[in-house]
Amino acid sequence: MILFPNCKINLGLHILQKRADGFHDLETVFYPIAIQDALEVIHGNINSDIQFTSSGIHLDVTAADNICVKAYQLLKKDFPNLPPVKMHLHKTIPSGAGLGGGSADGAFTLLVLNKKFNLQLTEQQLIKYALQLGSDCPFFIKNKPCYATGRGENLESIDLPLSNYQFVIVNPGIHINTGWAFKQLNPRADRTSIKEVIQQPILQWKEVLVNDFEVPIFQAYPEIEAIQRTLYQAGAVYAAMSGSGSTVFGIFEKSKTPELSFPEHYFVRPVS
Ligand SMILES: C[C@@](CO)(OP(=O)(O)O)[C@H](O)COP(=O)(O)OP(=O)(O)OC[C@H]1O[C@@H](n2ccc(N)nc2=O)[C@H](O)[C@@H]1O
Ligand SMILES: Nc1ncnc2c1ncn2[C@@H]1O[C@H](COP(=O)(O)OP(=O)(O)O)[C@@H](O)[C@H]1O
Repeated sequence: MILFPNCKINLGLHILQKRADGFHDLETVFYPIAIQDALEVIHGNINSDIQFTSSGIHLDVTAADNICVKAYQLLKKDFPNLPPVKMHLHKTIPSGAGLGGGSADGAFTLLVLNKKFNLQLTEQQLIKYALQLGSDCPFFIKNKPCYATGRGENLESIDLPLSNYQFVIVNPGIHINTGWAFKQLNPRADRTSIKEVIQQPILQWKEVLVNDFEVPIFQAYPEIEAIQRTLYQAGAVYAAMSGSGSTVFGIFEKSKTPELSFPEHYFVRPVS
């Protein structure tokens, strides 16, 4: 069975408060983006639970620490009869990029194992397992535009009128550590909710829709802020950083193809 885990962007991101468990409560709108890894799962060898290989973009983790392996082991604890598998991941989504690519791989592993081995887990049960893998993982179980709260596990589908727009995704190859990024913030819970803000016309988002990570990350990495400037100069109706960075996306009218020039090593993808 082969699946294609996609990535996400955050349309607005408020960090509301630090919690007793060390995580932060946040609110955001998750929006799926069609840049994909490829994940194949087939029956494995009875001598080992899981054989994992990967190709494509090199990751800074061993096979044992890959989130796909962790997802298999998480289910194996509760389903001891889960058959052995061989898993191959081809990685094209930039990692540590605010695109949730690793989280998508983890969530899709849960989905594929549930389907292939008929575990009969419901969406809510899968979301609970996904949250044990990472805060961004539950979204990928739904994988539709969602307003999210908590750590990202309370998910409400929303309609966004974006069919006349295209996205350009730009990653400068800077790896941001999410835990470090959270430590740079001063949480605030006293603002108009993103759920309300996102209902305003897209042409107003530039003034009202904020990602809290932009201030500290733009300060530490001016080249990331420069991407946002370039996207606005090229005619973006909205441009912002996704998650804790370093990816910046621009939203453009579909009828206007933007002319963009970035350094050669940047990852630049138009997505409609
Ligand atoms: C900021 C967001 C916004 O969508 O995305 P990314 O930029 O990572 O894609 C997410 O909340 C990131 O989720 P994820 O990348 O899964 O983070 P996790 O593995 O759960 O946590 C990594 C570390 O970030 C901090 N963390 C994460 C989520 C959260 N709600 N509060 C936190 O304080 C914790 O220090 C934690 O140890
Ligand atoms: N399959 C995977 N793909 C990407 N990163 C992974 C994977 N498995 C584990 N990781 C770890 O997760 C970290 C960041 O994950 P990722 O979701 O790509 O970043 P972000 O949350 O910033 O979008 C990586 O630096 C890596 O150490």
